[in-house]
Amino acid sequence: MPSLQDSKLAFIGGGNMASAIIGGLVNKGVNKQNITVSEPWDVNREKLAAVGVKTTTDNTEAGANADIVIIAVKPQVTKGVCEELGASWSKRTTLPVVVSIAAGITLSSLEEWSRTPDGRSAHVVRVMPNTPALVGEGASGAYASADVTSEEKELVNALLSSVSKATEWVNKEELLDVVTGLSGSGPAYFFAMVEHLISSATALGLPQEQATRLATQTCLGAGKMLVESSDEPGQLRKNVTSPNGTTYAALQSFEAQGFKEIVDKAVQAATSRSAELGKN
Ligand SMILES: NC(=O)C1=CN([C@@H]2O[C@H](COP(=O)(O)OP(=O)(O)OC[C@H]3O[C@@H](n4cnc5c(N)ncnc54)[C@H](OP(=O)(O)O)[C@@H]3O)[C@@H](O)[C@H]2O)C=CC1
Ligand SMILES: O=C(O)[C@@H]1CCC=N1
Repeated sequence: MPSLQDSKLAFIGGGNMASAIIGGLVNKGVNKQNITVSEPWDVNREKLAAVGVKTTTDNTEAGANADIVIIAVKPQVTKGVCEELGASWSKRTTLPVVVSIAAGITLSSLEEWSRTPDGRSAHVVRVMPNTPALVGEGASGAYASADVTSEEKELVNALLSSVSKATEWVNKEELLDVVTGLSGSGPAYFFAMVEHLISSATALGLPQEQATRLATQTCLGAGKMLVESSDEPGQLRKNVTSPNGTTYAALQSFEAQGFKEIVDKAVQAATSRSAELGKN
C-alpha cells in the first residue's frame, strides 16, 4: 500500500466538500499531480484546475488507476456513480479503497453498488468530513467495513488527518449519522449564529463592517479557547458570565426561548435526515 504522498487520489464530484478537502490537501503539500477530480460542471472544473489538480468529466477515467477513490457526489447520485465505477474495474486486479463522504449512504449499499461484474467488492470506508478542511481545521468521523485492512485504515486516517484536527473513528455505523448532525453540518450552525449576531448588532446601530469583524473574531476566539483551554465549555461560559451582568441577561433570554431544546431538535433533525438519506 503506497503512503498518502505516493497514492493516486480520485475525487468523483468536485463540489463544495471535495474542493474543501482538495484545497486542504494541496495546502498541506500533497502532490497535486496525484489528484484527479471528475466533475461535470465546467465552472467547478476550472476552479479545481486553477488549484493545480487534474480534472476530467469521465468518472471511470479518474477512477481507473487510483489507489483511493473519494465519492463526493450528492447522496442521491451515489448509486449511479458507484455502479459506473464498479463496472469499469473488471480488469483491475487490485481494487482501490473507496471512501464515501455521502451523508447517510451505508457501507452495505456502497459495497453492493460498486461490485465488479465478476462479483468483487472494493474495501469501503464511510467518512463524514466538514468544510473547515479547507483551512486545515476540519473535524471528521469515520467508520470502516470489517474487511478494510489496518494499512488501508491508516491511509484513510492520514488523508483525513491532513485536513482535520479531529478525526474520530466511531464503533457503530449509525453513529456517523450523529457525527453528520454534529460536525458535518455543524459549521453551518456557527455561520448562521454569526449571521444573526451581525444583523442584531447592525440593527442596534453598529456599522455592518465593524459588526462583522467583531462577530467573526469572537467566533474564532471562542473556538480557539474551546480547543486550547483545559476548562470545559460550561466553565468557559461561566467565566464570561458576571452575576446579573450582561452575559447573564443574554443567556437568560436564550434559555427563556428553549435554547437547549432548539439545539437538541436541530441536531436530531440532521441526524434523522442522514439516516433517511441512506434508506432511499
Ligand atoms: N458540503 C458539506 O459541508 C458536506 C458535504 N458532505 C457530502 O458531500 C457530498 C457532496 O456535497 P457537496 O460538495 O456539498 O455537494 P456539491 O453539489 O457542491 O458537489 C457535488 C458535485 O458532484 C457533481 N456531480 C453530479 N453528478 C455527478 C456525477 N454523476 N459524477 C461526478 N460528479 C457529479 C455535481 O455537479 P453538478 O452541480 O453539475 O450536478 C457537483 O459539482 C454529499 O454527499 C454530502 O452529503 C459531507 C460533509 C460535509
Ligand atoms: O447538508 C448536507 O446534507 C451535507 C452533509 C453534511 C453537511 N452538508
